[in-house]
Amino acid sequence: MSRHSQATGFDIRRAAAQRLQLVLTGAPFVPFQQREIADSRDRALANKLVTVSLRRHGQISQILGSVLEKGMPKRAGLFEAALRIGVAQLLFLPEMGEHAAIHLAVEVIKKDRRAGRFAKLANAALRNVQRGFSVEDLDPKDLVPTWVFARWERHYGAETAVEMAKAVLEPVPLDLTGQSGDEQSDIFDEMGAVHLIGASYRLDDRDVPVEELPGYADGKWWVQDVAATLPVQLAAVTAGQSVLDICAAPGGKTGQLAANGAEVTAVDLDGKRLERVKENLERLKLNAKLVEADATNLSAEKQYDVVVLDAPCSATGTYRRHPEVIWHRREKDIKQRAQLQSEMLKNAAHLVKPGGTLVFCTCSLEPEEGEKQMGAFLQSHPQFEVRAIMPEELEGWAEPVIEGGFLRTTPNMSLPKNGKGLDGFFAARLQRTK
Ligand SMILES: C[S@@+](CC[C@H](N)C(=O)[O-])C[C@H]1O[C@@H](n2cnc3c(N)ncnc32)[C@H](O)[C@@H]1O
Repeated sequence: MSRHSQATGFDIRRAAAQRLQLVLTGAPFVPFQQREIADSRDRALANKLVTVSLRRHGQISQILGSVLEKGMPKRAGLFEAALRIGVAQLLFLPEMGEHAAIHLAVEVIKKDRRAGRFAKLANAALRNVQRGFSVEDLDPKDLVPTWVFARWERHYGAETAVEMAKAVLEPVPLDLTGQSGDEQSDIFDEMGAVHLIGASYRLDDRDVPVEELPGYADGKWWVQDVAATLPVQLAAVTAGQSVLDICAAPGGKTGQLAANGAEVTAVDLDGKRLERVKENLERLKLNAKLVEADATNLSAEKQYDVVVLDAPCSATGTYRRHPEVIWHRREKDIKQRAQLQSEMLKNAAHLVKPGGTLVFCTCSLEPEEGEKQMGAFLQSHPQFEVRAIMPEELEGWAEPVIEGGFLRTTPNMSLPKNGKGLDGFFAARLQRTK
């Protein structure tokens, strides 16, 4: 696409289909940047077409399953992605014009070397969608994979599972964590962000890139979903305490810990991701010792007052921000990641001083990576006990405090004061008694 002139409707659909195709083959969705589509309105439109296609992925799959009698043609280039973009526009972005939705999707398919021979099929399928489907008839359960919905239904109940699935359709705001200080709230007021809880603020709308918001260059805040701030808030670290932050990159929790004045050692397996932690800390003018190491095999030479383990997980709690994540997962991933977390926990346990605190958290909605994981850990580690989380520590917010004294946020929750929606997170706070 031209980098300077305004793009045509065709260019935008083709770029959107190409980007969606990458995601369909397993890549994460990376929104278009200014260097790729220069005009901000064109760029916003292309990003919207892809994100709506991804948020409605399961519903669009159901629809295509019923209009393509012989199934999705194989080795058909951009066919599937362009068709999905067409359905997304037709049903979910009707203000952009139904005729254009069909015409442009068919044009993209016609001009694609491999997809071209299926242009008539695409035209017929889209006309059937136009005639036969309306948004109200679609099943919210289809917003997430069937196996995911079945698990949520079992664990959270049918009504909550539907609300959780529907959270994927909510707009995703920008959450910012501020460093302490009075002048902070002035900065957030200036950009129109509201206070959520602790040091977390929310900006619902913005028309400039993150880097151009007030206070970014001075390192006054960083981007972090409000749910991700809660585990460290609950660790209540004080100045001078020694803290080991395991699985630290890109460093949201490292920033919180260092901003509290703790002596932080941040560990991650991925050197490139640790580079990001370094850059973030430099901008924030905060310090931490960075260590590239495997959390299943950490040396226990030293013990810490507080150990935070934000373990790799299925990340099903982040599907509002990254709707493709949940479609890229397989049910067996949950067992595998739970196994890895259990090894990391075993290793982390040795690194907590007697009397010290261990915080374990994941951005997963699956009990194996939360409640069940903790149940098994406590059974095999009698030297640890739960230090129950209290609503008072969350400004009176009782909803995420669950049986066992753990924290569980789900994406459909509303925050106590301002703001609806947050990532799904699990956190447990344990104390080493001996
Ligand atoms: C959920 S992210 C951590 C987010 C981070 N704590 C934050 O607040 O910004 C999980 C991290 O675990 C790291 N990781 C995965 N396997 C690991 C291992 N075996 N040892 C150490 N780190 C690992 C990944 O590189 C990734 O950065």
